[in-house]
Amino acid sequence: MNQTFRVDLRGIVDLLSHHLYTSPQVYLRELLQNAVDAITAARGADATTGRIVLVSSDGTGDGSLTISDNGVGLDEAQVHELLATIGRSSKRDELGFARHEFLGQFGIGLLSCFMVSDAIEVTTRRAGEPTVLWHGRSDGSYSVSTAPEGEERAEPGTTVTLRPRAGCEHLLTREAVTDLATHFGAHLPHTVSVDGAEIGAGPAPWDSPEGEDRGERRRRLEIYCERVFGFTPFDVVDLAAAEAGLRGVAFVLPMPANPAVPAAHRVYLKQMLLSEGAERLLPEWAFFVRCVADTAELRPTASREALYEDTLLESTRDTLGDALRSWLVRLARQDPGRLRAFLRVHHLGVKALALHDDEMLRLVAEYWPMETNVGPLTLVEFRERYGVLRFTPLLDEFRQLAPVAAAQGIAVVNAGYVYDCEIIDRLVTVDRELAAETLRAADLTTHLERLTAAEEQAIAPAVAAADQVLDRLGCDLLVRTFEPAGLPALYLLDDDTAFQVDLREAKEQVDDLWASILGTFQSPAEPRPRLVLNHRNALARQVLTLADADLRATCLEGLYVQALLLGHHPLRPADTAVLNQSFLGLIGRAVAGDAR
Ligand SMILES: Nc1ncnc2c1ncn2[C@@H]1O[C@H](COP(=O)(O)OP(=O)(O)OP(=O)(O)O)[C@@H](O)[C@H]1O
Repeated sequence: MNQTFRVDLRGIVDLLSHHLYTSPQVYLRELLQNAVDAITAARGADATTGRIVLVSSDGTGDGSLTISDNGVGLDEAQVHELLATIGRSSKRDELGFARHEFLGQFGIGLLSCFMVSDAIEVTTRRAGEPTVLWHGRSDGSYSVSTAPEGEERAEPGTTVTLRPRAGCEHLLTREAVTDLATHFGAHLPHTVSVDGAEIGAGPAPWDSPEGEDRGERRRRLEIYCERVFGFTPFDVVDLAAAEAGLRGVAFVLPMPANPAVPAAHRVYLKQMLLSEGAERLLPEWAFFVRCVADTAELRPTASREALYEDTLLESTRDTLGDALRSWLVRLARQDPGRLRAFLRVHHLGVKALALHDDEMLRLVAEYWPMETNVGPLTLVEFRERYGVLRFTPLLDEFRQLAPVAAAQGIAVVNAGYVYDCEIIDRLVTVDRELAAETLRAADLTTHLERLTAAEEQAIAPAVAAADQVLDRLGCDLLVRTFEPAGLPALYLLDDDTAFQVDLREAKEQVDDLWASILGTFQSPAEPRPRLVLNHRNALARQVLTLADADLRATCLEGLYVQALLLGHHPLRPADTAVLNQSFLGLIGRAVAGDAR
């Protein structure tokens, strides 16, 4: 035996209010939307002769709210089919697809009124038909009748009346209805009024009213951005995507944005507010803008609070991304100073983009000043001056090597910040003539001058003794001659050595099982960090040849810790102990010397 599904309306309303819509306030959006669609059905999508008249509970005086439109209206058969059938919509084509001229499509919007009211009354008239009254209740029952004489509508259209359920009265007052109607419908092309007062917020941001010059438009948009997004934009970029019937404006943030937080945009659907937090309208890398846009073709989700992810949204995202990219390129050409100012704030976004986009790569190379040991230089400037792009991939390494390399006339770029290494790598792939090389701590030792054989022989015993002191600290000793002469010692630790040192320390602290697992990573040669004493530095030479072995050890330890600190290396507990010991030891010696 065939049966039909039965629907528990209360259950459905509960589902909508708790799981689909974010707040009961959306009831007004759904009513406005139905009125707009009814006007479109009657007068065409470009009509501006629509009238939507809202009378709040303050206006009716009996606690109810009414919303009337001069749209298409319904006849009795349609009332049964459309108003009283959940999921049935007149806004789909024969195949069931949403017809793009309408806002609604799912056939559930009217139910949102049950979030604020126990009953919905509709008085509707289609041209040439009698006025029909429909009374729907939240228990799932409804009644339909023909309007008695004297209660017919004068013109085609529809009036919906809601009486608030207990606790929802505040949502139907003049203040609330004016706020909500302005929020959702301020940019509709129809006349919308609440209790006789027309709402409207001036021209929509994406419009350019006749007679408004560029300066005026810019000022208007800045004020809009301040009011709606809360910041004065660094710049304003017009957006358009014909395939999505989209027009909009992107506002460039004057302050850095967190790339991890998706940018929320304000999206209108056929000039009615869809969402203030639409996230996927622009590409992820465009986290430096907030935008407002109106679209005729993109589809909303059923909650009508976000955009539906489909191929149209994807291609729209690409088109809008192109518009932002062109703006950047234009800025570089027309106003490089401003582009630099922009990059100072948003370099992370642009660098992320440069990893996939040649034009952005060129822009970063040309305009973004990188930190180098010879002052800030763009990669293009660096290449012009030094030929090879020599860089350190780690920030700590740069700090450590920069002064020494500079003193030896070796220019090096700090590529230790996010994306810098990848950008240099990509530059090399894109431009085959460009040479780039990494400067490593180990490379620098080969640039440090060796002593003459006679000098080496003369200090050999002293070096052997000093070696023992440093061995206790897990460090090797080298004596070399290098600039700057003022620097007594240099602590060199390359990537691999740092890893091995960490491993060795971890092994010492864990149990046998872990120690043997960690041991498999340890390289047999056990590379160790190196302290390079500068033979050109008088103090370093004196320390090395001190006759007093205790004083020599204390001084060497002092030089070791100073080199660690200069290179911004973290101090292990053993290093802190050495710091205390050598510092206090030297003060003790100095005080004792003075007392004598
Ligand atoms: N003011 C109105 N004038 C004429 N017809 C209306 C009006 N309001 C609702 N209707 C009819 O009732 C149907 C159901 O409306 P409802 O708001 O539930 O869904 P919808 O607008 O079709 O889709 P959605 O759930 O996406 O909003 C509509 O498709 C429309 O045919």
